[in-house]
Amino acid sequence: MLRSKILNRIRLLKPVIDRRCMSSASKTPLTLLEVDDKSGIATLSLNRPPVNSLNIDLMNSIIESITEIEGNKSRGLILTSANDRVFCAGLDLNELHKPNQERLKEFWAVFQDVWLALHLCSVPTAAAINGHAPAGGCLLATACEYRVMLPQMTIGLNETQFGYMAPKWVMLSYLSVLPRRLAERALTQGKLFTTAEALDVGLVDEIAASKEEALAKCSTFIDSFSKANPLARSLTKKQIREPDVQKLIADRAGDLKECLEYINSPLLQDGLGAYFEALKQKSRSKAGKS
Ligand SMILES: CCCCCCCC/C=C\CC(=O)SCCNC(=O)CCNC(=O)[C@H](O)C(C)(C)COP(=O)(O)OP(=O)(O)OC[C@H]1O[C@@H](n2cnc3c(N)ncnc32)[C@H](O)[C@@H]1OP(=O)(O)O
Repeated sequence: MLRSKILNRIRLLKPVIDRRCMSSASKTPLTLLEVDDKSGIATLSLNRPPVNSLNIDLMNSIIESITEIEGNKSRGLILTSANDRVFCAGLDLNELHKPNQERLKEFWAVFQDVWLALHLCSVPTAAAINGHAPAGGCLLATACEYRVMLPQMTIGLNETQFGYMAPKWVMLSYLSVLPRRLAERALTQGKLFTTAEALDVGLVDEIAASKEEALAKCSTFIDSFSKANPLARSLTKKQIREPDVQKLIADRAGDLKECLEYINSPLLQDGLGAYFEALKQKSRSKAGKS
């Protein structure tokens, strides 16, 4: 107990670069966690090249970092990307296309967990969206309490574009920031909003010209709670988010079953295969041009 208190104190005093969850291919850390010694604000950077797509390891690393941030008494959490073009490309399509069934079950459970961990994080959370944030990337951002985005990026739950219906709890994240009518239209269209459109509809709270400015704006948001009692603040947040969270917690197994059936259906597998192939083709022709 005493040891962990001392360790936590040291973590607050010194910026911490955390290297616990490594990418197996490159042995680089999948998330970077840095705690500012002056402000006590933790910055969690997604670091899985090329596009921070969410596989099991990256999601576990995010969950571990959130647990650590809550344990070391950081004053707030800023979620951002180590990549200057992509915040997060959403779920790793390699995990969804022709999946191993046992791994798919684990993958989906960790996906539920990462949303719960971020959605219920006890400290103030903000996303500095310094790149594109489609699908699961948008979900991570909307689970935070505040969003600041760089210009000329895109964000949205675009699942219908590649043949998926977002699960209810994913839709709830959208409904927590967008008016119902707009959320319904955007979800059914699979719309990706530009930064300017996202600000216009309230999907993001501010635009920043650079990553530094986005981080500073997120810090200002976190500082806005300086007069609130941290425990009372955290309990209030949890109370307000409780109904959405309960919709998932009450039926995690049902959500898993539904998702497995859905993902394994030939129609979805075919659609996903074609979508993934088009992405790869785009990437190949980009590489050919450069
Ligand atoms: C009840 C059933 C429910 C079913 C599921 C619902 C779940 C709801 C929640 C979330 C779903 C998802 O998140 S699914 C993932 C959706 N993601 C996307 O549609 C994004 C796809 N990617 C892009 O649009 C672009 O890559 C980008 C805008 C993010 C970046 O563009 P950029 O030009 O910088 O990079 P490239 O396109 O050249 O890509 C580089 C490289 O990365 C590969 N890539 C991209 N996205 C993914 C991904 N999501 N998973 C795996 N791999 C991805 C891409 O193929 C390129 O690879 P190669 O160079 O090897 O070809």
